[in-house]
Amino acid sequence: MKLLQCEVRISYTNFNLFYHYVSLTEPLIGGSVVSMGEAPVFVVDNLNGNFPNGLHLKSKGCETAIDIGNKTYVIGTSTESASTIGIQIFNKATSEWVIPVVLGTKPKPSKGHSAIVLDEDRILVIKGNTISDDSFWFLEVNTAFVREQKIRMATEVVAWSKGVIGEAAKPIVISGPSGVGKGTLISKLMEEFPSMFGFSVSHTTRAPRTNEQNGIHYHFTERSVMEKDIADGKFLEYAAVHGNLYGTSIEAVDVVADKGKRCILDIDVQGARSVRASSLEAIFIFICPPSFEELEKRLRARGTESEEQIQKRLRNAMAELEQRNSPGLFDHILINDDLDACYEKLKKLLGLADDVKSTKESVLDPVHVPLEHTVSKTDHKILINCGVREPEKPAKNMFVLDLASMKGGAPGRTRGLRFYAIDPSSNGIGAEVLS
Ligand SMILES: Nc1ncnc2c1ncn2[C@@H]1O[C@H](COP(=O)(O)OP(=O)(O)OP(=O)(O)O)[C@@H](O)[C@H]1O
Ligand SMILES: Nc1nc2c(ncn2[C@@H]2O[C@H](COP(=O)(O)O)[C@@H](O)[C@H]2O)c(=O)[nH]1
Repeated sequence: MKLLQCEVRISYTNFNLFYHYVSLTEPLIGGSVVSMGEAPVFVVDNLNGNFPNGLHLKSKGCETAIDIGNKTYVIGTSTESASTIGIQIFNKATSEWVIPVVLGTKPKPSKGHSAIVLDEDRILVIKGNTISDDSFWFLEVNTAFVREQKIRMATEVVAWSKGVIGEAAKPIVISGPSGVGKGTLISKLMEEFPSMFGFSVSHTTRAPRTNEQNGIHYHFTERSVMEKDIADGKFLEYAAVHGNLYGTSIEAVDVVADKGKRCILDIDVQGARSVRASSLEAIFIFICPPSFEELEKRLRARGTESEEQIQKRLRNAMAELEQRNSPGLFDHILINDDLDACYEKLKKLLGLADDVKSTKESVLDPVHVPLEHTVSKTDHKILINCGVREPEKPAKNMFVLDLASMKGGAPGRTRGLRFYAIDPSSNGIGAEVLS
């Protein structure tokens, strides 16, 4: 077993790091583990001459510095009033500081955090003094998504992805021509399983219909605003549909995952294709009308579109229907003839038997991760030591964060984490699961 255990205290004077290794059987791969004992004060004013373009970085909060390749990622809350944990990058090759574009939902600051390199692509940040469902965050610095965004934006980019403990079920993408009944089926699912599913509220530039509420059915937005947000990398996918812009923001998906619910996306085929190409692992379902005539009948009966819009939507439906058998795009095709029959089939393929009225797929007891902790890494396991165990007390002070089944990542959550307490007196990490 490759057990790496170390502790790094940071003394930030002239950017000198003082590393104190408690025990180290193998050098860390370009990384550092930071103890939470004393919140380090990081003063980078002393880095004379490293501020091109007059850039001066001032930091006095709790920060950690992590090396990957020739870059040092400084992760931390630079001011007390900061609403999220900030990122600064020091490029050792050019001796320059860079403030990267930071994508994804950013973690709110806690009183302190530890950080450890997982591989060349990501850093695990553990927020101290938090409950475990807000403790684990991944800072992606070179994943496929981040590399893509770096090219697209021609600048330095990093992305946050929140860690989710447990086997959160995959999001569901529902696609199909306008008027086929996607919204109707989704409403039925949300009504029957309100605590299991959450709807990804899309952005659109189309005008609201009379019964539609902003923030519930859509985020209705101006084209220029949406285009800027797209350029800023805030969208998981977007497409021009029937003459308007529609898109799923990363936040829309994250908001649902944060509630512990399974996300449902109602998007067109172009959007489904983009999500398929992204790192969001989902189930893709195409809803098909029993006939083209029936589709037209439903669109007209809904009475929400002008004749011109109906014609446009029907033309686009032809193309969408042709793509339903596109190799590798949809996992399931459902024909929505009789609504109730189709709904039953949908439930069946989602593994929802008649008697399931579940509230949550897996409820794990949240654990308090204290401010004071040290972390070490062995293979896929992160050992979190939360202090000295008191005799006579079955204190759970050693925890394992198991990343072996980790899935997903930015844009979106990193799912499939296992988190459990271990008894250090037993024979080896993870030998005895206490919770
Ligand atoms: N199986 C069905 N049989 C008859 N009518 C249906 C059926 N399913 C849905 N409808 C009706 O068809 C109309 C269109 O349905 P819905 O609005 O759910 O379609 P949609 O696919 O979400 O459309 P859009 O993509 O434009 O949002 C609605 O009036 C709905 O009540
Ligand atoms: N690519 C995306 N398509 C979306 C999104 N939200 C909705 N849609 C699709 O647009 C059409 C028209 O919807 P309507 O509400 O104007 O009738 C429909 O097929 C939806 O599936 C999105 O975020 N991205």
